[in-house]
Amino acid sequence: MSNQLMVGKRGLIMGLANDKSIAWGIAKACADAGAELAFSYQGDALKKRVGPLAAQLGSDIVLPCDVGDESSMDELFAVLKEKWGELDFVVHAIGFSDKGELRGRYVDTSRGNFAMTMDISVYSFTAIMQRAEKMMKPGSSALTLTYYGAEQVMPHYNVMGVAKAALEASVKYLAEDLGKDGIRVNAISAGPIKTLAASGIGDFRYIMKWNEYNSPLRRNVTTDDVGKSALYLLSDLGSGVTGENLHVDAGYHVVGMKAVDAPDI
Ligand SMILES: NC(=O)c1ccc[n+]([C@@H]2O[C@H](COP(=O)([O-])OP(=O)(O)OC[C@H]3O[C@@H](n4cnc5c(N)ncnc54)[C@H](O)[C@@H]3O)[C@@H](O)[C@H]2O)c1
Ligand SMILES: Cc1c(CN(C)C(=O)CCc2cnc3c(c2)CCC(=O)N3)oc2ccccc12
Repeated sequence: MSNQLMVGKRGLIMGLANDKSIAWGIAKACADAGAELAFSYQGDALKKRVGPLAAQLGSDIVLPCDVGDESSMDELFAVLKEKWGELDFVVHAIGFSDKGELRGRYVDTSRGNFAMTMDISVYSFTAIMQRAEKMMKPGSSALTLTYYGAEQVMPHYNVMGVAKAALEASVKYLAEDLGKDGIRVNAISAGPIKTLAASGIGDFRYIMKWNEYNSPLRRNVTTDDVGKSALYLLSDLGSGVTGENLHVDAGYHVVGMKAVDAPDI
């Protein structure tokens, strides 16, 4: 379903790993709406996957970036500055923690993993915006991805929940700082999706099943569901929206307690 919402707009997609990534759903939606895209990836291992995906969407700007490395981010934006000059939107679809601490108890979180998780999953969005704002004009926008585990305890999400809570707060402060220059900053809180970042998580299948059973739409969301909502927030359709956290979770977050579907009498 093509549209013209992003014609003439250039955007950077950060966090594409493969065609299951949330970043892929967002990239497809933006390309389908006419956007010109650049991609960043982490580590050589991903380059051979990300390159062909980018080419599928007509992009040949595929650049390395480790958001834990300041010079890596400087280099990424220097290349984009030289190639494009200006940037209309940026998508930050990056989060990471030691998976050994995404099981068991939050109270057992190590200082080292806490710091690393906050650096990669939270501070990196602020660091990216420091560089992106220099290339952005009024009407530009930024989007990051969060999860309901920031708001309510979700078993074993642990330090990632604390990180996402910080990320959601940072979206509001970034929105205030950058709103003066007409730059909007928002988050999408996506329901659980089977991506690389979800693999290796114990009982993820159970989490997906639970969400399917307990969400108002009685289904899990897809990267395409997230892509369509991202297109709204990144395009002029979202011109009056900033500092927002849009739940794309089949409505799961609104349910406190559900009636047990009454058996047929
Ligand atoms: N999958 C879900 O259930 C779900 C739900 C809500 C929110 N999210 C969030 O969505 C975002 C995208 O995750 P995904 O589920 O698409 O998984 P994914 O594994 O496809 O994407 C995560 C990306 O983060 C990148 N990354 C990790 N450390 C990095 C670093 N130091 N520098 C640069 N990139 C780095 C990885 O390379 C990968 O491309 C994450 O922020 C995640 O927390 C995921
Ligand atoms: C949902 C859900 C997710 C998906 N999600 C919302 C996420 O934000 C992914 C978080 C994540 C961050 N770092 C890593 C991993 C996942 C696994 C692989 C790895 O090495 N590190 O992760 C969970 C972990 C525990 C419980 C639920 C979930």
